[in-house]
Amino acid sequence: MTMPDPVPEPRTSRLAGTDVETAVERLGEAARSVRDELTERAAAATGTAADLLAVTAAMAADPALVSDAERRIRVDRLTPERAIWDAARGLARQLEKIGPPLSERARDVRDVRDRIVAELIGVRPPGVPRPDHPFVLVADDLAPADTATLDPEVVLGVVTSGGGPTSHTAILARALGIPAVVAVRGAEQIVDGEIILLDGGAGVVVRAPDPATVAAAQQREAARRAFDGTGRTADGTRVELLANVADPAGAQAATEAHAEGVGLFRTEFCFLGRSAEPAVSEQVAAYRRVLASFPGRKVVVRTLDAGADKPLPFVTSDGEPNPALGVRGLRTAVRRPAVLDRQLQAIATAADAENADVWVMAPMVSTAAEAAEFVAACARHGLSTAGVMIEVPAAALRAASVFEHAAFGSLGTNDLVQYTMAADRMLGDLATLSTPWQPAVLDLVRATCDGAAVHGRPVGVCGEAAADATLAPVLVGLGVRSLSMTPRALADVAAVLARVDLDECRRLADLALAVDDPIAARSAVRDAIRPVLTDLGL
Ligand SMILES: C=C(OP(=O)(O)O)C(=O)O
Ligand SMILES: [Mg+2]
Repeated sequence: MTMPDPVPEPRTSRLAGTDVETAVERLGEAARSVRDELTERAAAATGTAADLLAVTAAMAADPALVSDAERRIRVDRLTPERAIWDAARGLARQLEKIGPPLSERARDVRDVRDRIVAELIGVRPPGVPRPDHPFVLVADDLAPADTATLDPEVVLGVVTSGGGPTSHTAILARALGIPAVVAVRGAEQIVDGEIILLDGGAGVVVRAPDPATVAAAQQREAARRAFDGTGRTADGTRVELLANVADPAGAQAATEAHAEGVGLFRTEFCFLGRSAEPAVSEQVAAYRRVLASFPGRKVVVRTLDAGADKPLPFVTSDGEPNPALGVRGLRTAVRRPAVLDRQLQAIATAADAENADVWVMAPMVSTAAEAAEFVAACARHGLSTAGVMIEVPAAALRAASVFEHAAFGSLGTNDLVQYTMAADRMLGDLATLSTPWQPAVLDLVRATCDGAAVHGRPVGVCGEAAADATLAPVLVGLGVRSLSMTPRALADVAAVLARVDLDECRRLADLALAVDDPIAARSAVRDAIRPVLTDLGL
């Protein structure tokens, strides 16, 4: 199914006097029906989705909005759809003037407005469609908040024409276990009801597939390998294979896939769309729900990575000219140190209450001083295993200094690629630049591992690169000893690693670094392990 078109702005036309009361009644009915539908959906949802829906339902029931629209029908004799449009505009502007956190509600006001107008004029409501059968969702792109509300039981896959492979739409969908293929040329031509074949692993979408293609895909799916829960190379070198999770549902998908633990818990996804900082008690509850799935196992909790395409109004500010280079991740703690402090307190409390082996790391660390400050902040809360994400080239280049302080490092290759290549990770058009196969990026992976080795610190990868089964042995050859990925990728990565020994991994890394071109690097590695890949059908 495709995402509906935006709801059109209604024309300003005047009612005949006799139609006024009917119009008021129609408006009331439409508002009630929108409120009831959202309330019902909120009750059926959990976590972030439930919170987002409950906020919008409350807005639909808000008398300020509806009574202002009624007044406009009675006084200005506007049609109900135009009246609610104008009323919403007035309310949204007032909220925006007040500033955060209330200004954040302006988006909800517009969402409710669109839903009521859609109900009144009989078009599809905005947002993710809700047919009563499972479907593949096709969209230009999805907001993180829309993606967070996808139900994996109903949404079988996501295809977008926009976004890059490491955009948060793709990441969030995969964290929910939903196969996603993004930046698909021609996706906008797919129509409602059309049959498509989507292979998330291979990144392929086939329109009107013939029976033989469908049968082959079904066979591949049936032959999916299972991961036995311990990652290692052929000579027994341990490579921890972990999962990236965003919420308790993701934690369950991770345990079902036998992940050894969690290499990246993206805490900001627990609170997307929220304008106010969640209370410590709420944070503790959210973190405990994830930690509870991993008794005795490692869970790397990342502190809020707010900013750029993941705005959290209680720590980020709108209007930066260049948000990816702005105040995001750990940088938000300079202006709002108490938010980080309360999060660390919540993580420490959750860690005490559960039995997971909790590690904590900060996103967007650029300097050794930042690493030192973060580690000290963690220590004040008794969090002794404190590390950093390496996703800014400066931190990779000065890794030996950073790892004087950080107990471990986790390479965020999505951002590391973006900042190394100066290529926005959201732009599918820059796909040739935006790949972790870029030798410059691999140089920085090596520099990070070498710097960490000076202090005996472990380095992992938690960006999407970790899910690339061909790249995995190269990363291991460069010195990486844990890979954290979407649970669906674990089996393929484990299978490849089990077939190559550490020396071979080192040779593959040298091969990849010997050329200047990412496609040539990938081909060289694939050629070198061709029999393994062919055997595994990769
Ligand atoms: C893992 C990463 O973090 P995020 O994708 O959430 O920015 C990364 O940048 O690679
Ligand atoms: Mg990142």
